[in-house]
Formats: sequence, structure tokens, C-alpha cells
Amino acid sequence: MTGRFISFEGIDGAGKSTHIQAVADWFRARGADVQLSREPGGTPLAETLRDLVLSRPMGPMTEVLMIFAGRCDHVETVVKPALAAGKTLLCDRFTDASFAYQGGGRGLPLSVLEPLADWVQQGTEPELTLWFDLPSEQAAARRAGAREADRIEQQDLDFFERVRAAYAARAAKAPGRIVRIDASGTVEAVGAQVLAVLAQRYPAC
Ligand SMILES: Nc1ncnc2c1ncn2[C@@H]1O[C@H](COP(=O)(O)OP(=O)(O)O)[C@@H](O)[C@H]1O
Ligand SMILES: Cc1cn([C@H]2C[C@H](O)[C@@H](COP(=O)(O)OP(=O)(O)O)O2)c(=O)[nH]c1=O
Repeated sequence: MTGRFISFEGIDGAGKSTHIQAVADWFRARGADVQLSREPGGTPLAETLRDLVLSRPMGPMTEVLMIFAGRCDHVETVVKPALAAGKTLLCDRFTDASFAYQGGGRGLPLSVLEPLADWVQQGTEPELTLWFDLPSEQAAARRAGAREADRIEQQDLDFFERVRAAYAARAAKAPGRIVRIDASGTVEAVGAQVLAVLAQRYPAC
């Protein structure tokens, strides 16, 4: 049995976390066995790496290797078993975030990122990615009202505009998988778009 793997992406403060629960509820109401996870993190080892990545100073190569090390553990011990068990796995970020943040944000080339992704994923990929897109100023204003900035969130608006542009480039390359959600509206307006995508993608559900 093969489950469903759906990821949620966007710059920090875009509203991903706000909408994941509604997506989980939508699938549960239709009888799916839903499991939630996140990256960086999702396993005890990967959560430890996440804490380090979000708090300790480090260079871009160290950062990307720690993120992919955590992803390797997550894919092997959580993602693959969940999909093999037929679950609907909703993941708050996955590899697109590495192309956006470490690629667009930090400037690492595709020649570094693509082989790491191939090695670690071994073909495991989300079937649907909801990309919450909004200008970086607006996301920064939402974050400022919500939480203390971690090491990555302390980056300037230019960094987040590069991350956003890298998400856009990634979406252009995978139009069937990555669906752009206009995240600039109210929670209700964004939620309505998300539910419309689900209804259109999973009509039999
Ligand atoms: N559409 C929206 N309009 C206004 N504020 C929002 C909206 N969506 C989320 N927020 C708020 O913005 C902050 C960041 O949202 P969150 O879901 O944590 O973003 P992310 O998970 O993408 O970093 C939270 O305080 C949340 O309540
Ligand atoms: C998955 C992933 C996340 N990140 C970054 C994006 C976020 O700034 C940070 C943590 O992600 P996230 O859990 O979405 O943060 P928050 O809960 O604070 O919104 O990790 C990368 O830089 N590369 C990656 O591959």
C-alpha cells in the first residue's frame, strides 16, 4: 500500500503551520490515517540536529550537510515507513526548503544540492507541495508579532526575497507537484485556497 506524501513550504511566517491542521482535519474527515511531521526534524536525531542548525553559528556547507543528515534519518525511519503503511503524511517543509534556503538564500549551487537530494531521497518525493507565497516584508511583520527570531529568521529581507525567488524557480520546474497558494490574504482566504486545491486534487476522497 502506498500512502500520500504532502509537503508545506514557504518563507518563515508565510502561514504554513496555521493551515496544516486544517489539512489534517480534511483528510481525517475522509477516513485517512494522517501523520504529521516536520523538517528539519521529525526524528529524535533530526530534532537534535535542528536545534543545532537553528542556534549555532555555522557555514552554508555545514548547514546543508546537517539538514540533509537529519533528512536522511527522517526519510528512512519516518517517511518511508509511513508511506509503506498507507498513511497520509503531512510534512512541514521538505527538500524544496533546502533548494530555497541553502540554494537561494545561502547561494549554494545546484551541483551541491541535487546530488544530496538524490542520495538522501532515493526517489521519495511529495506528490503535492503547497507553497505559501507572500512578500518577505509581510512575512517579517507576521513573524514579529508571533515569535522570537531563530538564527535563520534573523536574516534580512533580501535573504528572504532570494528564498522566495528560489521557491518560484522550483515551482516553475515542477508545476504538477508544487501549487502556489497566495498567502497574502486573511487566514480564511488562504484556507479557502488550500481546501480548493485539496478538493480538486483528491475528488474521490
Ligand atoms: N493569513 C494570515 N494573516 C495574518 N496573520 C497570519 C496569517 N496566517 C498566519 N498568520 C499569523 O502569522 C504568524 C506566522 O504564521 P505561521 O503559520 O507560524 O507561519 P509559518 O509556519 O509559515 O512560519 C502566526 O502568528 C500566525 O497566527
Ligand atoms: C527543511 C529546511 C528548513 N530550513 C529552515 C527554514 C526555517 O527558517 C527553519 C525552520 O523551519 P520551520 O520549522 O518551518 O520554522 P518555524 O517553525 O520557526 O516556522 O529551517 C532550511 O534552511 N533548509 C531546509 O531544508
